Amino acid sequence: MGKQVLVIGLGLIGGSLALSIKKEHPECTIIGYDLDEEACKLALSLQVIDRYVTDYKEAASTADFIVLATPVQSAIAILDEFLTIEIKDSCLITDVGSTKKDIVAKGEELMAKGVSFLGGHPMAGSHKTGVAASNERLFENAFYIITPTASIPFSKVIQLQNWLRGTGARFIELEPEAHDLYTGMVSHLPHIIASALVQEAGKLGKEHPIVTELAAGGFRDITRIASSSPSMWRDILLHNKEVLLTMLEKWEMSMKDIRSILAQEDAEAIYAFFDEAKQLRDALPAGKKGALMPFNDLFVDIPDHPGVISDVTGILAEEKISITNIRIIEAREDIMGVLQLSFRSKEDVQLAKKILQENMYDTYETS
Ligand SMILES: NC(=O)C1=CN([C@@H]2O[C@H](COP(=O)(O)OP(=O)(O)OC[C@H]3O[C@@H](n4cnc5c(N)ncnc54)[C@H](O)[C@@H]3O)[C@@H](O)[C@H]2O)C=CC1
Ligand SMILES: O=C(O)C(=O)Cc1ccc(O)cc1
Repeated sequence: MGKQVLVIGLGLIGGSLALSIKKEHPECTIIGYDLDEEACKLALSLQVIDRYVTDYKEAASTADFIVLATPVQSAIAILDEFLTIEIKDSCLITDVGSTKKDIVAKGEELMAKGVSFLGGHPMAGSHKTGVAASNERLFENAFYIITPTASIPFSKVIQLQNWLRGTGARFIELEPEAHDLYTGMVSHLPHIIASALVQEAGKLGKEHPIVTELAAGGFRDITRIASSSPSMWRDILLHNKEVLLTMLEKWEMSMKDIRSILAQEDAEAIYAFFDEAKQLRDALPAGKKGALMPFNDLFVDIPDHPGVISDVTGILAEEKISITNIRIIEAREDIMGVLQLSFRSKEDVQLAKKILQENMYDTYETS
C-alpha cells in the first residue's frame, strides 16, 4: 500500500505543498483536514487532495508524513494534541510556520516521546490565501528553511527533503532563533510597516477621498503584502515578539533620525540616507525568490494602443511560454503603460524577454 500523507490546513501553503508532494510521489494518498469544511471540499474538487477527514486524529495515527500548514498558534495547539495520541514511530511531522522558535520547542516535546518533528519554512508565498490560490510550483527555486535540532536524526532531514523534492526548493538549515531573527528583519518587520502605511493613507483618505485614488504605483507595490491573512500575521507577531519589539524600537529611532535631519533641512544627510539605501538595495541578490520577491516578472513598455496586449500575449503563446499573471501598471490615456508579466521560471522570463525584444518591445526586469 502507498504511503499516507496528512496535510492539516488546506490553504495556500498546505495546498501548494500537497500538489508538489503528489507530483513527486504519485503513489501516496494525500489526506486533507481543515477546520473549515468548505476548504476541504474545494481542495478535493481541485484534486489537491485525494480525500479529506473531519477529525484528523485517526488519520494522524496511521500517517507516514504529516504537514501542519495552519497559522502558527494552531499548529502549536495541534502538536499539543499529538502528544496525547498514538503516532507511528516511522512517521515524520513537519510544519510550514513563518516563526520557528516556539513551534520547534513544542516539537522537542514530541521528540522526547519518540515522535519525529522537523520544523520547516518555505520562504515563498503570496498575499493570497486559500486553497484556490495553490500552485505546485510556488516554491520552485525558493529557499526552504529547515530547523533540525540535536535530537533529530540526520536520516529524518533527508526524509523530509525527499518528501518535499517536488517543491524544487533550495533547502537550508538554520537554528530556530537565527531563523526568527532573520525573517523578523526581511519579512515580519516589513509586513508591519506596510500595514501601518496603508493605515496612515486610510486615515488621510477618510478626510480626502482622492488620496485613495492616488495610491497607485509605488504605494501599491510596497504595500502589496498588507493584503495578507490577518490571522496568520497575528500569530507571526505573537510568536516573534521579542525580536520584533527590539526591531521596532530601532525602527522608531531610525524614523526619529530622519525626522531630525529633515527638520534641520540637512540636505547632505538626506541625500546620504537615500544614497546608502539605494546602494544596499541595488546590491541585493537579483532573480532569487525570497520572502519579498516571490515572482519571476518581466516588465514590458506598451503604447496605449488597441490590441497591443493581445499582441504581446499572442507572441508569447506562439512560443508556448505560459504567463502566470498579468497586470497593467499606471496605463493612462496617451502615455506609455507598463505590462507586468509573471512567469513560472527565470528561464521563461529570459525567453520571453528575447522574443519580445525581437518584436521591438522594450522590456526590463527589476532587481
Ligand atoms: N502565505 C504565505 O505566503 C506563507 C505562509 N506561511 C505559513 O504557512 C501557514 C499557512 O499559511 P497560508 O497557507 O498562507 O494561510 P491560508 O489562510 O491560505 O490557509 C490556512 C488554512 O488553515 C486553516 N486552519 C486554521 N486553523 C486551523 C486548525 N486549527 N485546524 C485545521 N485547519 C486550520 C484555515 O481554515 C485555512 O484554510 C502559516 O503558518 C504561515 O505562517 C509560510 C510561508 C509563506
Ligand atoms: O507575498 C510575499 O511577498 C511574501 O512575503 C510571502 C511570505 C509570507 C510569509 C512568509 O513566511 C514567507 C513568505
